[in-house]
Amino acid sequence: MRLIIRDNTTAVGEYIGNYIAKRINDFAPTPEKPFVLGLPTGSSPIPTYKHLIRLVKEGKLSFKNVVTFNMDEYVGLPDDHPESYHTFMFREFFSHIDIPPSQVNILNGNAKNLIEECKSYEEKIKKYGGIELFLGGIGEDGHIAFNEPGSSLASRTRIKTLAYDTILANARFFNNDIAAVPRMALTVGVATVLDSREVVVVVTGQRKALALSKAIEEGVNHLWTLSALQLHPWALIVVDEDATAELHVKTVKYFKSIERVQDEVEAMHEALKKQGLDEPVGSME
Ligand SMILES: O=P(O)(O)OC[C@H]1O[C@](O)(CO)[C@@H](O)[C@@H]1O
Repeated sequence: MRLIIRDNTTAVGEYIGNYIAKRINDFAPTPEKPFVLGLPTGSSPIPTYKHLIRLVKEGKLSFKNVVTFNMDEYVGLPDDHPESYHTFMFREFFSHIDIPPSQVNILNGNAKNLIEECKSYEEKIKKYGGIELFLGGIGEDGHIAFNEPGSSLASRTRIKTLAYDTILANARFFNNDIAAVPRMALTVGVATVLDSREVVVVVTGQRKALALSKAIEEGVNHLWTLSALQLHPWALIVVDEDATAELHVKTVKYFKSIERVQDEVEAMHEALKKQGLDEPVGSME
């Protein structure tokens, strides 16, 4: 696992935006072989979306051959509700880039048969050959997507009851009215995220600091589902300084010190790829 620390949320957004742009451009997606990208909602990815939009507007990136799968959606909130994740994604991202709407996939929290909806979402991901890069967000309780504490680390897309902590945290989007926050959501599972070839997670703000320390400084634990990333061979967490508040000084120093070395390893990997030898060299661990 790599941990990248930047000064503030803007710098985090720029880092992740450039990172995703490079992955998509290197992949050179086509209609027959699109780049499959997993995406989150929440306030944390907004700087990343802003940067990606800028790159598209500058002609440095295109989403024409990108297929997206969002992590989660509330159950029972109309699609056109201002706080539905459908509305969020088009407002903050999709309406500003060149992705054909038919290539956007978001779970339908109003489906008649929610179990079937989750099953077919998993099948659709499989049909595309899996997710190339899953960009994720976390909650204050360390949940990735809406995989609340106690979620199975082998879980797949399914219905989840939201933890009271999450309902409280999300009340800010519903005029601080706790009763207005949906109680349930559809979410990809921990195993769905782990199946992706690469996972990038954005963690910003001091309120996520405890979750970050639990997830990277302690063992794999279903109470902090982000910790499951420790099992992934190609995981990257990008954080701001505020989110490091609960980390040991030596942890921060360690990850800062290896960033330069890892960049060199990546450059070597790129060079080998260009020669047609794309066996992974080194690792993100
Ligand atoms: O970035 P914020 O505003 O803290 O929101 C994070 C939330 O969004 C999600 O990433 C949903 O896509 C959840 O994992 C989390 O609850």
